[in-house]
This record gives sequence, structure tokens and C-alpha cells, in this order.
Amino acid sequence: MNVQSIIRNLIVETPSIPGNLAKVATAIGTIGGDIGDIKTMKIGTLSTVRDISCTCADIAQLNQIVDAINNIDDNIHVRSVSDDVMKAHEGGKIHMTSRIDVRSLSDLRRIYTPGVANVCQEIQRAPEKAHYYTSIGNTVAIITDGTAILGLGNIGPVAGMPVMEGKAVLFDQFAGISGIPILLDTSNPDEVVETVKHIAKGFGGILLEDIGSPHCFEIEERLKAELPIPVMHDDQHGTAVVTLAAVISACRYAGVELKDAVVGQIGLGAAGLAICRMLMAYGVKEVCGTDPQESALVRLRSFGGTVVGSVEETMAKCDIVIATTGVSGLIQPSMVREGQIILALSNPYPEITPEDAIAAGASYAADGRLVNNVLGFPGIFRGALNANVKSITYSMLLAAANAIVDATRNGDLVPHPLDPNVHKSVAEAVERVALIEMAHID
Ligand SMILES: NC(=O)c1ccc[n+]([C@@H]2O[C@H](COP(=O)([O-])OP(=O)(O)OC[C@H]3O[C@@H](n4cnc5c(N)ncnc54)[C@H](O)[C@@H]3O)[C@@H](O)[C@H]2O)c1
Ligand SMILES: O=C(O)C[C@H](O)C(=O)O
Ligand SMILES: [Mg+2]
Repeated sequence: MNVQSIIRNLIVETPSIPGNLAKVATAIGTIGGDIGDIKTMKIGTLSTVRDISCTCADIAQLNQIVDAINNIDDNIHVRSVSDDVMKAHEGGKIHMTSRIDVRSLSDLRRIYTPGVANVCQEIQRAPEKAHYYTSIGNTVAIITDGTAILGLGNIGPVAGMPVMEGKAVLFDQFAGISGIPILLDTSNPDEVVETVKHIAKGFGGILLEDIGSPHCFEIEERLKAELPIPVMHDDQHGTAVVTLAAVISACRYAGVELKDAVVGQIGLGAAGLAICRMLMAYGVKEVCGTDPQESALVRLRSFGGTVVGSVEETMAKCDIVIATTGVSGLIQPSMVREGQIILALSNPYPEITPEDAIAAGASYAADGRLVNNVLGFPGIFRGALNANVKSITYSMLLAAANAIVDATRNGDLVPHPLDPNVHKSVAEAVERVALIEMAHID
């Protein structure tokens, strides 16, 4: 499979006779299409209509697949090709809803004027009660300046909104948290910090998302120091937590002692440097990395990592390679060493596909769809909000990584993101550490 790809839905009509779906699947597979979900839309006496989701390398391959299906025989037809990804985004993916029905005048008076005034005054007298009488304690701002949207680069905050809405959907579904996207039209650290500080009162936590390096480091550090609520840059720490979990599992299966392994990081931006730091905090002795930006190398050295000259050198030297560059196809199969563990985490397209890495000799390989911070950030914030903690610490992040490892089924690198247990386990682990740490401070 090509590193880059498109997803389309084929609406296919076949005679209602056994064996036809197999012919369609064979036609798709022979051209190199990857079948996802198949939904049966209609079973008629004469014909059956199915919606077949298909990942293809590009439009040319999609057209070949359509032709191949239409050429099976005169009774099998592709009725239409739809782009369900675009359709799912029509009107946006999120909507603020009320938790209370307003059916009578007394409902109106209870939840709005005049009843609400008493609640306001109660909070005025005892501000900490806002945590109980408003949604603030369960709401997280998802803040971006649009400078590192996935691996698409600096495409601006508005173009990044679909990603932010996606994070809000995941917050809601996996952790019951309201995520509110906030789009900033500045990347200047002073202005970002000032703006976030001015709006922070309405939120129980701040998730920084797809803010590029190096300005993301200063922004996060200052906000953490200056705000009394949890602040976390997802691309740094959410990613580092999930990556550590995946690496721990891969090493167990491969019989490698992680702490003694040589780990190489290709790309030392927000995600890459945080992964390096997390691995070192875990006890890995040798972490090295490469990046064209001198400032990234200076940072790596300051954290105790060593600099490697190039992608080729990193691939040749390291037992475990983690890539977060945003550059699709950067790792050539010829660079892969026998038995290497390779996590090519760039989204939407990895530095090397897991299939190509395994075919080239890697013992374990994954991309950023599988090893994704979706396994981390919802549970981390759930746990932090439950404990009403002021900040998210390294111990909480390590506990989250261990919880992900414990929730991983034997043979897998990480749990399935739709497994509700993983988010619950991460939340409980973070809350437990948060409560212990708060008890020690008190
Ligand atoms: N799977 C996940 O959960 C996850 C999480 C966060 C980020 N990511 C992905 O990681 C990528 C980077 O994200 P980020 O937030 O760290 O961005 P970033 O802009 O902060 O960092 C990217 C870094 O890669 C470096 N780089 C570019 N080309 C390179 C090359 N040829 N060799 C070595 N280094 C190179 C850049 O100089 C930069 O330092 C994106 O594609 C993003 O989607 C994935
Ligand atoms: O958004 C994702 O899929 C993961 C990560 O936050 C990224 O920026 O790639
Ligand atoms: Mg991101």
C-alpha cells in the first residue's frame, strides 16, 4: 500500500445470489484496494445493494477498482462513489447540547431567570462552588494556533478545526468531557499565554493541540506555571504516554530489555522530544535523535540525549526507531534493520507503512493511526478533573502509560481505541496518583 491514501465508499449492486460479494471483494483486492466496513443497504428479490468502504492509493487506483467491478459481469455495477469522510464533516462534528429539558414555565424559572440568580450569588460567596454548580470542572479548552496540524504543517487554525472537533468528539465519547475548540490567530508565546490566561476561568483544563515547536514548549511551560488548572500539550505528552506503552509491549514480545535498548527518534519537534524525555524518565539509558533544526538538537542534548547525523544513521544504529517528522515515506525499506521495532507515527501518513517495515525485516511496526494519543488524552484529563488537581505531573503520565500497557491484549502493541476499559483505566490510574500527590502536598 502506498503511504498516502484516500477513503471512498462504493455503492455496489449485485444479483441476490451467493458468491457475488466475493467476486467484488476479489476485484477490489486484486487492484490493491483495502476493504473496510461493508454495510448491506438493501436485499431485494433480484438485487442486493451494499456500501463498501475502500482505502485506495489515489484516484487513479479508485477508478481502476470501479472499472474492475463493473467488468465482472453485466449484472454487477458500482452505482455511485461517495466520500463519507467529507459527508461526516458537513455542518461540523460537534454541537453544544443542554442537559436539562425546558418544558414548563417553572422549568424556565428554575434553570434561568430568576432561579439562576441564587446560584450566581452562591458562587460569588464561595467561588470554589463553581466546580459543583457549573460545567466548568468538566470542560476542557482545546487550543490551537494551527501551526502543526497533524503533519500537514502550518495550515492555520481554521483549517485545523476538523482536528479540534475530532478531539472534542473523543473527549465526549471516551471520557464524558466537554471539549471546546478555541482557535487562536496568533503564535506569539506572549499573546497566546495572555489570551489563554484571560479565558481560562471557564475551563477545568487546557489541552494544547497541534501547536508547532519550538514555541509550543514555552507556551506550555508558562501556562503550566501560571494557571491553577491542568494544562497539557497533547502532541507532546499524550503522544509520549501512548508511545512509551507501545514500546514497552513491543519490547516484551521481542524479548528486548527496553532500558538497555538504543532508541532513536527521527524528528525532534513537539512529539519527538517529549517521547525522548518520557523514555529517559522511564529509565532508557541511550536515547538519540536526528532533526534538521539545530534548536531541536540543542534541546535533545539538554535533556541528556545524543545527536545522530541523519535518518540513515539512526536506522543503522538503533534497536527501536520512532519517527515523528510529518514527512510521509521518509524511511526507505532498505534502511530497516532485521528485528528492529519501528513506530512511524506521523499522521495522516507515516514515514513508512507497518506492512513495508515488517516486509523489510522489522519485528514490530506501527503507524500513527494505531499508536495514537487518543488512547491517552481523554483518560488523562478525566483522571485529572476527577481529582480536581492543579497540574498533570510526570508520575501521572507514567501511570497512564502503565495503565495502557495493562489494558493491552497479548500480542497487540496498544489497546483498541474503542475499548472503553482503556480510557477508564487511564483515568483511574491518573486520579490515583493525583490523589496521592495531593495528600503529600497537604
Ligand atoms: N500518533 C500520534 O498520536 C501523534 C501525536 C503527535 C504528533 N504526531 C505526528 O507527528 C508529526 C510531528 O508532529 P509534531 O507536533 O511533533 O510537529 P513539529 O512540527 O513540532 O515537529 C516535527 C519535527 O520534525 C522535524 N523534521 C522534519 N523533517 C525531518 C527529517 N527529514 N528528518 C528529521 N526530522 C525532520 C522538524 O524539523 C520538526 O522538528 C505529525 O505528522 C503529527 O501528525 C502523531
Ligand atoms: O490527531 C491525531 O491523530 C494525533 C495527533 O494529535 C497528531 O497531531 O497527529
Ligand atoms: Mg495533534
